[in-house]
Amino acid sequence: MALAHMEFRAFVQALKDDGDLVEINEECDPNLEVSAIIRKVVEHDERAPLFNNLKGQNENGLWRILGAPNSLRSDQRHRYGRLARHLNLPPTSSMKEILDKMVSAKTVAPIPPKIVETGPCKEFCLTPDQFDLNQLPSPTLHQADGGKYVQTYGMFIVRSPDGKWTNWSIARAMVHDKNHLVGLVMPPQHIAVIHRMWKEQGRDMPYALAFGVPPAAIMAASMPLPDGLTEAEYIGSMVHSPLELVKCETNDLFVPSTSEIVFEGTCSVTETASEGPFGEMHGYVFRGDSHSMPVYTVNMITHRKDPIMPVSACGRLTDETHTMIGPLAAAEIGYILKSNGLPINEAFSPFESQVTWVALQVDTDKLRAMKTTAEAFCRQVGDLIFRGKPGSTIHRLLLVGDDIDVYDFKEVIWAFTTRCRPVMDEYSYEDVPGFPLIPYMGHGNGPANKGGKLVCDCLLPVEYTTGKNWEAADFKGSFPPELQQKVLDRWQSYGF
Ligand SMILES: O=C(O)/C=C/c1c(F)c(F)c(F)c(F)c1F
Repeated sequence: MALAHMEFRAFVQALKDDGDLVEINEECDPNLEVSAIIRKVVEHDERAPLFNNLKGQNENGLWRILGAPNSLRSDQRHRYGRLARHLNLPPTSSMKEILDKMVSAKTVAPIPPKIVETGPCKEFCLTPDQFDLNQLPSPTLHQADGGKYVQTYGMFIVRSPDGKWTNWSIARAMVHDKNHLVGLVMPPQHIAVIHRMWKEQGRDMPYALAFGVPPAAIMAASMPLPDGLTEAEYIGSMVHSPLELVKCETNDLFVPSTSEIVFEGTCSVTETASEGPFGEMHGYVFRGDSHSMPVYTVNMITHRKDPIMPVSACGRLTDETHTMIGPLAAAEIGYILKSNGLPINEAFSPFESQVTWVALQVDTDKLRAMKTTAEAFCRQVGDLIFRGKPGSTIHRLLLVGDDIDVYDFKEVIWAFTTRCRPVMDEYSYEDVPGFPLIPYMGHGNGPANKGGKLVCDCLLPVEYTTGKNWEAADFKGSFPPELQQKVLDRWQSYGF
């Protein structure tokens, strides 16, 4: 068996070996019971549930479900262990080490994927007369959802009509009927950009939807990488080995050869159906919140024996939409700012902001050397980020000083509440694309798709000119180091 980051089944084994898996062998109902268990798991950072026995499973085990594939562990020393296992990093890795690994591929030569003749994903092959998506264990994730969201952690593979750009991404989709899905295709997502290219040619868009792909691939697929970049090469360079891909049966797209399950077909550029409502990443299901979205025809299902369908039952903290979308957007945002010569050390999206904020740690020595003003600097940051795709889901950028650890929300919120004067130190953006899924946007007072963004300057004026002129009134900031050490050494003998 391959390594965990290169084969989903090896990843599940790695979770088991880590004691991070609960195998549930009693029959569970994919209609809400499975998701209720997953929700309780992710709201308490519990071990990942593997449902081996589901109502509707067929004679070849199609399919089992792994819930909470990339959520958090309760043991603080291994908090991001599941994310680390996606990337072949030690389970004790910090979020910084995980995000640095994701960005590392940008500066090494891409390693093209390796095409193989066949693979485990081809063990079984079903034509439409041999399956019914409503009979298979397609899960209903929230009682108010508009359908069975079978696709929450699979990877869509689509390619531009000229064949030059293959895009891998996660985009949700629900069962429409026995062999059709309807999925959210929303600009500025690349799947929407490529769908429009096919629409302009009046041709339905071929797609593949691969479930249980190499974990490193699903991480890259969740990162807002530049237009035109082919994820397969990016992943190759990230893990320093070529991904093995195999050709689909019914179109010319390629899927990871060890995928657990593959749906193949075409996405209509004319036919739409009602999609949603859905319990979304900000924690709400709005009744009646459905929209016309493209219909996907499933022309074939191929799969491994007893295949495992990964499911992200998203909503309130903390699930894959928080551990992946926010932090990976932050990583891309940090990379863009550094590449443009701005003095940014770190970038992170705090879970407590429901990943709508990104906190940016500024190198204030370099900032002072810029001899800039707060307004000029904040506008420079906002213009670079809020007018680009990687910032599309982020509505607040917080600029904080070198003394603030952006991965620690207690630090971030202390700086925000004490150093950023409301209104005067905030720079608004009303003329940029907004993220309609945030409730104050899609269900708020203003336009759903435009504006509502701020750059919040949490740097005090002295940090732009002569540097910090304060000491933190806390243990580390207000006592000589030798006294701190004496207190730490004697802590137990004091009686604590
Ligand atoms: O369905 C959900 O809960 C989230 C959908 C979603 C997303 F997570 C993103 F990161 C996007 F950029 C986006 F456009 C989306 F529509």
